[in-house]
Amino acid sequence: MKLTIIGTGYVGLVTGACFSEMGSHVTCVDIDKEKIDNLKKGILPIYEPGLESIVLNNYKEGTLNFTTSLAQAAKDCNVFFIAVGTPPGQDGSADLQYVLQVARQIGSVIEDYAVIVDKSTVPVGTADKVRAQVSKELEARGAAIEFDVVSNPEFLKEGAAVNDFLKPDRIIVGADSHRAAKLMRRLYAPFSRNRDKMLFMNVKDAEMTKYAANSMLATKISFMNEIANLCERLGVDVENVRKGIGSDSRIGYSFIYPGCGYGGSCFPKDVKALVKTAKDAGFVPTLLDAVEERNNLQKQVLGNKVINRFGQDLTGRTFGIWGLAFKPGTDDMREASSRVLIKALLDAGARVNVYDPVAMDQARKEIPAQEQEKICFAQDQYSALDTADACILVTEWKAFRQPDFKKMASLMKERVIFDGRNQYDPDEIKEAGFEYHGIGRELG
Ligand SMILES: NC(=O)C1=CN([C@@H]2O[C@H](COP(=O)(O)OP(=O)(O)OC[C@H]3O[C@@H](n4cnc5c(N)ncnc54)[C@H](O)[C@@H]3O)[C@@H](O)[C@H]2O)C=CC1
Ligand SMILES: O=C(O)[C@H]1O[C@H](OP(=O)(O)OP(=O)(O)OC[C@H]2O[C@@H](n3ccc(=O)[nH]c3=O)[C@H](O)[C@@H]2O)[C@H](O)[C@@H](O)[C@@H]1O
Repeated sequence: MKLTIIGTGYVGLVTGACFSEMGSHVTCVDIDKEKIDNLKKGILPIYEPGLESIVLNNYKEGTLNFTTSLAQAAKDCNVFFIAVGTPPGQDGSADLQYVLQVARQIGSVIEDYAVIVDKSTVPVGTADKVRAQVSKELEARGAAIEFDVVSNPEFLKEGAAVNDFLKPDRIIVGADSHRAAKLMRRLYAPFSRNRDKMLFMNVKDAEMTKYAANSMLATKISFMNEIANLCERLGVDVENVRKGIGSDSRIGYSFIYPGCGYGGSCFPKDVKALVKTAKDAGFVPTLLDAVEERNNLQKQVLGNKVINRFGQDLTGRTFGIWGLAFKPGTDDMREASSRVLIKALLDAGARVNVYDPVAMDQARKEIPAQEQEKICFAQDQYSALDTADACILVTEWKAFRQPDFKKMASLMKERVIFDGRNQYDPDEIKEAGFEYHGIGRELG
């Protein structure tokens, strides 16, 4: 099948690459010329395990192409995926300007029946808005072309995007027409043996399913962070509590890891957008408001712990930060907890050394220049600890899991570890001669 994917970011590129890998002929479109030029040279805009080889092979085979011209991609194509960003607007709602702009562009180029697939995360009712924009363009052209708008939200996780896309738990398709549903069934057949992973529903149900899924996962995390903070005050180790509740199959182990808050481009923005949708509908989303508030507070926990330990004024102190990305396996720093921690430490007068296995370039682009003056971008994880008063683990990369404590001790001014992801065994850390501070486990 021939597909056009509009927006070549995390979702668009992974979607395009994986469909081409499964036998479709895909053209990825983006307005960012540099991104497209680089992709043609084999340079990928993101770090995502397994993606590079799929992109390079399929580009070489001619089954995956890149262009800035939607008109060129649209020739003989009748499936269009919209995979552009839906960032939070000032009031928290999803900003639909890019989605609706693409809808107009699609309306201006289609020549025959088309299925327009919303892959971007969009609020309930967006497909109707997309339909209206396409219709308006077609009317302006005087073209009587039939089309359907389908909702097909994406559930991939950064750092595991290719695997998630190739082996999805489920494929949600919201389609209000039989014709569009049939086409989507055919398109996804290679990803869903016996098609048992495909769930068909109406468009609005599918749009809501995406927000409900992300909000549920964010709720699990905020719930666990709340429990962790309480455990800390009661002299309880939250890690035992986590294992104790996770073993109940009704609860499960996933997404109940306490930490220094959830980040990334999606949970924060999608919870905000659902809150706004609820309020617009005259409904007070008590739980979702609390999920967001807990997360904002949780991002401050590490900074507060450092200040409790070293005092309000951190002038003359240096802290080594391990991990900048919002989670391991990605160089994405959007809404990362590291950003909140770095600012808090700098505001209190400290200097910080930072190290991340893959997000260093991204950090140089994203951290404001005035903050960078007081930041040392270290060559490796150990040089980040040179004369440091403490090591603060923010992102649980594998490389940080079993550090060389002797080497750390020889480099650091004080032997203190703040473990923002409860990666370490406190007893082992203490045996190595370090003071340990975790999340929800400040044991005596
Ligand atoms: N990043 C993730 O892990 C996931 C993201 N999503 C959702 O997917 C959507 C896209 O997210 P990302 O891929 O992370 O965004 P992104 O920011 O990485 O990529 C969006 C791309 O769209 C391009 N673009 C904007 N306007 C365009 C236009 N008129 N024509 C062509 N290209 C255009 C931009 O230049 C950019 O390259 C969002 O709604 C997001 O919530 C859903 C699941 C996972
Ligand atoms: O809509 C999206 O964009 C995506 O959002 C999340 O994926 P992602 O943001 O890539 O990463 P996650 O692995 O979900 O982690 C999000 C954040 O939660 C934190 N987290 C996760 C799990 C946990 O138990 N505790 C916890 O603090 C992570 O450290 C990270 O900061 C969802 O997991 C995907 O299914 C969804 O498609």
